[in-house]
Amino acid sequence: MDKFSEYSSWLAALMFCWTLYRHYLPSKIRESIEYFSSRFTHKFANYFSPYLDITFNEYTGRFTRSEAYTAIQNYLSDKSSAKAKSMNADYIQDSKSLLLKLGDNEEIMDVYDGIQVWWSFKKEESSQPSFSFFPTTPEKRSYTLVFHGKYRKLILDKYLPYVLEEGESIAVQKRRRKLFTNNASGEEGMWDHIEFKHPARFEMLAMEESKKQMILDDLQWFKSAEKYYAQIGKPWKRGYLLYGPPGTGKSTLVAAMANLLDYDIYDLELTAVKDNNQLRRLLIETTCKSIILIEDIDCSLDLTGQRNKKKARDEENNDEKDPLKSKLVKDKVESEKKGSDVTLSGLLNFIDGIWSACGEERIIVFTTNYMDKLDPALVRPGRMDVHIELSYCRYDAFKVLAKNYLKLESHSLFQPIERLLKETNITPASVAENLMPRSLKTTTVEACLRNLVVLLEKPNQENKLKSEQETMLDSGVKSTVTSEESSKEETS
Ligand SMILES: Nc1ncnc2c1ncn2[C@@H]1O[C@H](COP(=O)(O)OP(=O)(O)OP(=O)(O)O)[C@@H](O)[C@H]1O
Ligand SMILES: [Mg+2]
Repeated sequence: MDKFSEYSSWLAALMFCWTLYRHYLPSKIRESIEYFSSRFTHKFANYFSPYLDITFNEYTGRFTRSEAYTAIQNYLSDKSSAKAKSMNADYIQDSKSLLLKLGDNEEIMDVYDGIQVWWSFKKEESSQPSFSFFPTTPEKRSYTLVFHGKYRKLILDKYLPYVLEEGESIAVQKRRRKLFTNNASGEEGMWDHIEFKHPARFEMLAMEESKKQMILDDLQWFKSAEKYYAQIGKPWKRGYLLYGPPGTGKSTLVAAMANLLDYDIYDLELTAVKDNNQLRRLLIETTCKSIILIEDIDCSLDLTGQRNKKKARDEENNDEKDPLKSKLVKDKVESEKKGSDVTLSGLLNFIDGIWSACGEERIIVFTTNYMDKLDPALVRPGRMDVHIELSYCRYDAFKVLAKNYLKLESHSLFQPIERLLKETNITPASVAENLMPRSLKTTTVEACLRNLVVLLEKPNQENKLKSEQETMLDSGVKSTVTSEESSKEETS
């Protein structure tokens, strides 16, 4: 009984001290005591524990999200869906999929090479002040990996690289590619985007086989040429100039290139860019592994720059005597000014100036219908690495289209079509249009091909008719001339 009363008085004294500690000790001192005691107990426990842990924080700097954290998140997302009991789900707009994440303080076990490791997720309230000039993240998130110390080397050398690689490849599989365009306001968030879903593939492109193979080889070489570019001291980028009449497949080729390389496309509308400064900012905002496309470069801007402006000024001076003409020239210069102040030198800087090296693995593509309208500086050797002419549909290209559109490798009408395609300039777009069954009358393969033959014969017949008319006219003129001459002779 004595012992019991002794314990009770000790307990009462302890309770008294605890109440004093909780209620009367200043909170700052209390927090410090708790912090140091928890550190001590943690260290003490760690000293005897054979387990090690590694923590991966979401942010490595104020604004830089850790790539390792993202890769681990993707890796564990797959594992969590099978193993974890508590999960958080996020809807990912880009990939239109659910991202399952470990729940707060949830832990899952992973097995690698027969070894067990444990991953846990932790979320803490950020200690940063609520008011800040800089954007702050409200929570501090991290993943912690725990494993036995005797596997330290294996985990660091093999398991972690494996997790990061798996996580990255999951991200690539889930990634939806994007088609960006510069918004007209040109302000904050300079690029708008939608999902890029063009189905074009190289096999479907109607062009000479050798040319297609050359482009394929070039793109595949470029994708794997990181070291080569570093070795020769050039930024890892390549310029393509695609030229040819409308409807020959320039835009389709760009889509096929993006699909082949798995790149995003930045479709840059130059007329919506205010000036060279904005052009540079747009360039900085583009990501790696992308195609920057400027379509119809010949009509985008007055890219002969100062040269044309000087010409306009000269014209203006010459036409001062003619007020109407001088007003027209003035209006032209004014409207050009209003639209965009991007100059040729700004564009050349964009292609291969010092700023163009701010991203890696990028392809810049220009398309034009009129190669001869471009400024020589833009097409000089070395500026755009590859010049590709897309031209009218010949037999090689037709066979690709027939296979695509009609699932046809040979047909008795192929021979006349081959002969006609040698004589007629017709775009792949027109051929493709005629190979598509449009009505009940043209549902059969035969009908489609016959339609095409008629279309191809048309210009030939027209030409034949024209030349017949011309020869008739010629002979008519000649006969009148000879009759006039003979009548002259008669009168004389
Ligand atoms: N070489 C080609 N191979 C396969 N399809 C083609 C080819 N050329 C044109 N087409 C078909 O014609 C359509 C128009 O082609 P596309 O827009 O690529 O031509 P373009 O050269 O970019 O024309 P533009 O100069 O007017 O921009 C495409 O949707 C495609 O179906
Ligand atoms: Mg086009």
